[in-house]
Amino acid sequence: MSSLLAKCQQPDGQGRIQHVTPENADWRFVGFDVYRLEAGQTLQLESGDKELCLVLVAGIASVATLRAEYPHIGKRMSPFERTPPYAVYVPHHDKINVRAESDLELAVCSAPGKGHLPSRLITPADVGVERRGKGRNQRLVHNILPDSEPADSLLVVEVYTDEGNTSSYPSHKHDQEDSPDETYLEETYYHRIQPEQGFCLQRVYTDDRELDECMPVYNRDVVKVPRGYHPVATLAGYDSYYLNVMAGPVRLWKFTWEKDHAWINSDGYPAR
Ligand SMILES: O=C(O)C[C@@H](O)[C@H](O)C(=O)CO
Repeated sequence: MSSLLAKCQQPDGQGRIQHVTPENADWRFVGFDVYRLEAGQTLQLESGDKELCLVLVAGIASVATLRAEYPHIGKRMSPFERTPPYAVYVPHHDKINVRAESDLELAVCSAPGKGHLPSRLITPADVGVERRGKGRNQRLVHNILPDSEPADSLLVVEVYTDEGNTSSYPSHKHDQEDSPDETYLEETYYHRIQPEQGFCLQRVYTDDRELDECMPVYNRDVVKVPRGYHPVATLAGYDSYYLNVMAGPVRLWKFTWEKDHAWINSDGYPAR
């Protein structure tokens, strides 16, 4: 199995089913955890030297930080309701208490924190909704924490791809540290599939094919993208949702299309 694929685990004592750290991913910036809590369960977290973005993938929760309370937030009970989520931004050196008010699927996105931002609630109304692409490359995007909103390192976005379509496509990459045209951003994909026995395919590859992996991705798996292109393709009968976390030394999403496939963005597609 590819080292870029983190299979969904049985919940540990805290309800954690995914645990990606800079150490176990062998990179520098992005961390990503997912917890599944039953109604009434609580979870205590400390941000340490990271900033966090808690995304309520599904369910209702009350969240408290050292200086703020966000009681009874959340609305959608499944990401496939396709409404933007509630999220909470938490700066470094904070403490968080989460109480699940219903069954809860909570993503904890993390990256180096350094600033002086207060914690804040991100409501569905704060989330930018965007439709991208055409033909079989259409997708729905929820910009939860884009580079136009304040944070130290984190970028967070969720994407819907209907059955038989592609997304994160035409292939693009963001792995250059010094380029003015492209930024270095590590990225995680937390995949959900509906119906949940399905799968999608994700390829991660570089121009020289030094890295070239194509993975079958099942419900609640994570794909790590340390570099290279990273398109996703869905199969008939199965819709896809994924939550992306990106971070790097510069908090800017600038990417380069793979030349061979950039025409998918042009008037030449769809060609009938
Ligand atoms: O537009 C999409 O299909 C989503 C991607 O841009 C995804 O968020 C990503 O790859 C970010 O680099």
